[in-house]
Amino acid sequence: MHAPASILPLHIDGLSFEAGGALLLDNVSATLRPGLRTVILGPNGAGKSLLLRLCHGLLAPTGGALRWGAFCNGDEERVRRRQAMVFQRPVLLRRSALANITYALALRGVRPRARRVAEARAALERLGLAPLAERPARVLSGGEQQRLALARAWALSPDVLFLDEPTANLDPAASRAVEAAVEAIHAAGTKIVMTTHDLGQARRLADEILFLCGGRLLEQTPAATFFHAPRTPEAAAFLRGELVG
Ligand SMILES: Nc1ncnc2c1ncn2[C@@H]1O[C@H](COP(=O)(O)OP(=O)(O)OP(=O)(O)O)[C@@H](O)[C@H]1O
Repeated sequence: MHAPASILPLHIDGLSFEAGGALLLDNVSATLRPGLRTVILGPNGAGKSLLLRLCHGLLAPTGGALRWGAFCNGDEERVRRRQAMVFQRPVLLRRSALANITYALALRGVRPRARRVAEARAALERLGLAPLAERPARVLSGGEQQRLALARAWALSPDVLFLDEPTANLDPAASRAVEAAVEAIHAAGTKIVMTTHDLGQARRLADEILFLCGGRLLEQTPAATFFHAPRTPEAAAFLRGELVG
């Protein structure tokens, strides 16, 4: 059996978002291709989270459009089901770690229950969480909760995973565990699109950088080039720590 064709690439065509009379995202165009880890950088308030939320369909743009890959044929349900998002603060249900994943699999129509449990246990195992399977998700540490959110997203085998500052609240050890999980998810074939304020993390994880400033996309640049020789003065100032939101 062939794997279903990816919903990628995602073409972002002149995307804008206006609220309260302010243009918060201004005519952003980019193509997000499979395989590359895309890291979105920029100062506070640049519009990084907004761009992720628009791409994931949590917000509707006030201008422009998203076009998913050729095989989507306007199938919005398929586009929705083949992507996942992990937030700075993980959104977990008041259930066990295991049940958080089996519930997500049930919503995706995975049957029977025994298959959901087996897949959920495998997902926990991949992230080193198997011993915590029966523990209520909400009593897990912040780092464990974030890994659980990643395990749940990964269990759904998305074509693309959006991550909004996934290590913002974590200590260095927990951050490294999350980075290792992101690497493993990437290696398994899911496209990574993430925001971070941690430039070291961006250097470790990124294949390409989207640099946003004041709601405008100033660069879409291979990571090695961006950190070595950014094209715009704003990006150069940002890398020197001089450009703050
Ligand atoms: N749904 C919304 N309605 C109105 N304004 C919004 C909405 N979401 C975000 N904003 C505003 O848009 C601007 C960009 O916000 P966004 O969260 O995308 O920035 P960011 O680049 O992720 O910043 P940070 O690095 O501080 O998280 C901010 O001024 C924010 O207050």
